[in-house]
Amino acid sequence: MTDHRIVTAAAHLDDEALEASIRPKRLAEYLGQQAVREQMSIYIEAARKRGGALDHVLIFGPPGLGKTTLSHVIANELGVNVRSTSGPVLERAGDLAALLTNLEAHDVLFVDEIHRLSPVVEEVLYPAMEDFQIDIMIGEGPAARSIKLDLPPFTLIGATTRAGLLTAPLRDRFGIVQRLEFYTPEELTAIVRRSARIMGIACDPEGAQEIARRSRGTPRIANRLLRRVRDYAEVRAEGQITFDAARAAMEMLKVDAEGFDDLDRRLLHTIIESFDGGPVGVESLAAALSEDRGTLEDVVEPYLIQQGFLVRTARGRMASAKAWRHLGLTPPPRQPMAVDLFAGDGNV
Ligand SMILES: Nc1ncnc2c1ncn2[C@@H]1O[C@H](COP(=O)(O)OP(=O)(O)OP(=O)(O)O)[C@@H](O)[C@H]1O
Ligand SMILES: [Mg+2]
Repeated sequence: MTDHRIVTAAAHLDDEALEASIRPKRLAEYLGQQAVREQMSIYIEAARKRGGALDHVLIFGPPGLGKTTLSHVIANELGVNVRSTSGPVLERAGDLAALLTNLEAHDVLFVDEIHRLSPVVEEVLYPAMEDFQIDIMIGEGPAARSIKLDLPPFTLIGATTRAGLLTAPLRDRFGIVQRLEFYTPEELTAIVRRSARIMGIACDPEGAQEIARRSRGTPRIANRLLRRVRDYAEVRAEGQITFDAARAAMEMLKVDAEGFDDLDRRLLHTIIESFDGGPVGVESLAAALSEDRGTLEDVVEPYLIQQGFLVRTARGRMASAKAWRHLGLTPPPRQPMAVDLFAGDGNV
């Protein structure tokens, strides 16, 4: 049921060809994430000057914030090839060995969803990352022996929405760790205007701002809302995305002033009405909403938590006073303190 959410940060609703045309290719086009951009530009330049491979990079953050995009930007800036794969796709050690042995010096190997690597594949990765070597088994049974193969120096870029699920030995092998943050409305406005320009859509600054404000800090959602608002504007507003057109389109899409859709509101309503405001365990919440627990944790909750509508405590989720008010309800007089006991566990 989450599949139809316009504000979902998941990628499956997107038009791939269009996505490719608006996806930034260089660091200068990668808007926002200033600290990450500054650091990466220094590391990239240093690697280029040394004539070596960039250190391995781990990028983590909620869906749609630009992890895949940044990986490709890094490879472009380094002027090297990028090979892409993902944790669940690499089933056997040999799958990874085949990829690694085909790399050229300084290439980037991009592993998406790196928290989902199987333990046997991860074992192969350790010496590959550390010493640019792999051990491969030749033959079977008593005659089997392992031989070491040298690899060209390469850069592994791992991306994950769940840094907390990475094993310690794997995490320790990344020299550079970057956490992507939700974007500010100003940064998203710039992203919407850039995308509109590339797509050849007339978009007023106020129209762009209105789309940005409702995009949950997420470029993927901003670009998707832009496309839907464009449709609306073409039919109802002579193709011009103005403030009014943007607002009317959002109303039609049932995306509210906070960028919440029905599922967000249902989640907050459920905690408040069925569980007296919480705390409620994520499993009970998922069951009450008929939603998948992983979707709630990865896609729905991070933004609600970051914006202070939802609080994660040791005993479960609670709706904050802000959530009650957003739904037009009066918060109970004694709201327990809004402390996120899990803050800082990296499990975003
Ligand atoms: N910094 C940015 N500046 C401009 N556009 C961006 C930026 N980051 C992401 N985008 C846009 O948002 C879209 C989604 O980004 P991307 O696919 O890289 O997210 P992701 O973090 O890899 O998501 P997932 O967790 O689902 O894999 C991209 O296609 C791109 O157009
Ligand atoms: Mg991605």
